[in-house]
Amino acid sequence: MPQAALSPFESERLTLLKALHLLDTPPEPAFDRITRLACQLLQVPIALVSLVDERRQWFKSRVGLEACETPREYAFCAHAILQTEPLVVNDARRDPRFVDNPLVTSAPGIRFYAGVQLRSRQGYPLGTLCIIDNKTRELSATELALLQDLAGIVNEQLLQRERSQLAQQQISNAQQLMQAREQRFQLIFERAGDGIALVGPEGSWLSVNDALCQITGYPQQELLALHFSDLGYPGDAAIGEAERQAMARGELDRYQLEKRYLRKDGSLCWVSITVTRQDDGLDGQPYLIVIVKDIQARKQAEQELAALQQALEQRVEERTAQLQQANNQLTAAMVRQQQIEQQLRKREAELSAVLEHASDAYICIDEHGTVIAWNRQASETLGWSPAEAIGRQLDELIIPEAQRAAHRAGMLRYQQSGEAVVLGRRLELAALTRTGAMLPVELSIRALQLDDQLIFSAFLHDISERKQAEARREYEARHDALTSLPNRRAFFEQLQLAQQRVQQQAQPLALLFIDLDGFKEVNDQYGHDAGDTVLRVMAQRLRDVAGADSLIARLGGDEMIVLLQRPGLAEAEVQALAEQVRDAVALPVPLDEDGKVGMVSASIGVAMQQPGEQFSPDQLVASADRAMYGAKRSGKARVRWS
Ligand SMILES: Nc1nc2c(ncn2[C@@H]2O[C@H](COP(=O)(O)OP(=O)(O)OP(=O)(O)O)[C@@H](O)[C@H]2O)c(=O)[nH]1
Repeated sequence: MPQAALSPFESERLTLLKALHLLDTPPEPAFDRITRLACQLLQVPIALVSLVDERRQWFKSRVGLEACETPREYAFCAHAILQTEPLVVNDARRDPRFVDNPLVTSAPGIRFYAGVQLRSRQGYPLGTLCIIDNKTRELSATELALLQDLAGIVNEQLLQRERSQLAQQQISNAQQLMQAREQRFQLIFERAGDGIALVGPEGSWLSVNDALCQITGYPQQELLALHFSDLGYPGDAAIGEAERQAMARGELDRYQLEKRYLRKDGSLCWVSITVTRQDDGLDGQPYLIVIVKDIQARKQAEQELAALQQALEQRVEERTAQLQQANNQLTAAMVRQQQIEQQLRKREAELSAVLEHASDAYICIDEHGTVIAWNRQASETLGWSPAEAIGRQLDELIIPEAQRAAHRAGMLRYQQSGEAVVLGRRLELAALTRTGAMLPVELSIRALQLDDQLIFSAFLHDISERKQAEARREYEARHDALTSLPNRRAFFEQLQLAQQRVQQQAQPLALLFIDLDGFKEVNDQYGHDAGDTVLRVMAQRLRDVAGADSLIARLGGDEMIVLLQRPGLAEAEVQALAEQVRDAVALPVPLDEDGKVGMVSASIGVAMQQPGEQFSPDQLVASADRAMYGAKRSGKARVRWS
């Protein structure tokens, strides 16, 4: 016996069938009327409203059949629900699907079957309205249409059940949804981090959550016993009053404000309160949803921030004042700086003018020895114009060849060690002029470190005249003005040196101490000028006789002395010279154009110092002097040895 296939919507079909709550329910007149009508109108002994579940067909209504259900595998209806057109089996014994069906082969011995599908709103097959006969028969079109109409009535019943079931399901779903929402709301209400409360129109708390209890510090029951306004800090009573009244008049349905709550322990807590008016209360009364957010930390942070900002502003103010002061000082300093710069420029101009017109030559060189300043007097003294001198090496211009190496070494030493022997002192040096002449100059050099540049400045002036005057004074200090012979002072200086040579170079020396005889008489007879003439003539005669290698000096009055020194000087040689001197002195001295002559002679004392003999200058001169007196005493005009 072939089994009927399962519907393509078997799962949905069975779900819906169970949801209708028809299976295994008592008979109902609405269905039974139809099965009775079917039997009567179509002349069949059996009519059924059959519902096919997963294992059986169960009869919601049955006429002519004792069994209330049969297994699904025997069910004709299991085949009928698979097609939308009615299933009509005229003779089951001739239909291969049912020929061996126990319901055919034994009781109730089905021969004829006609079943019309019963469908849900969505078209899922649920069962059939079927008629059965134990005789074969054929169903006319009218009869089939009648069966379909009756099936339509049954189907309408099923659809009503389905709609009712669907409505109940929707209500149930809605209730579940409501419950879920209520639970969700309750959960949110309870677990919310912010305080939430429902407040009645008169200001009584209807419901409060844990967060609000924590914010206010009141247990829930105590809080519920308070009034909405009881929590407000009296000092903030005016805050939100206008909004509250506007909401009471219905002009405002939501407002938000920040104020302080007085907590149960007396402390204050800043809160943000959002009040929303709801007009759809369960009892038709309006109520308020109040969200309370603890903003104490934020307020504290704001206060700290404000304090910080105030402190910062104060700092900025102070700093601005300081900056202003600094700026004023800077401005004053800049004005002062400008004044100083102006003064400096003026001073610089003055200095330049002074330098330019200084009586001293002003020369400036850089650390490489290159001339960078050269004034007018430098040009006049040294011959080079500023244009010629500036940019050239100083040593090439004015330093004599012999001193150039020392000059360069001195500059280098100063740059390396800061040591200088010439700086800050007055130096007398020879400078080279443009013509190549040597010029004695007095020089004063200073080193200056200007920023990162080292310069040397020098003032220099020509000291030729001074040098000449000095030389003249020097000469005059050591020479007799009348005869131009070295004087006593010069003689003793030279004698000292000569005595050293006696010992060091083994050069004997001899002194001829000469005193004129009869000189006073010349003075007395011809006058002092004549005496002067005699003295000058005598000096020249001594020069002529004694020669250039002898020193001839006038000791004073009519006393003169000859110092003779040479290696191997012999007494005879000295004696001969003394006699030559004596003779030269004795020659007449012409005094005028008229033939007037002066006559003098010389008394000469001789002293010698041989190597190894030690005499002081005075001793030696005194020795010669004594010898000279000896000559005088012996009659004058003669030579005597000491
Ligand atoms: N014209 C002149 N007379 C001078 C100068 N210095 C000294 N007398 C004089 O020289 C004389 C030197 O005197 P004395 O040496 O006694 O003269 P004297 O005639 O040579 O005598 P004796 O030496 O004893 O031979 C003095 O009359 C001085 O006044 C001088 O520079 N010019």
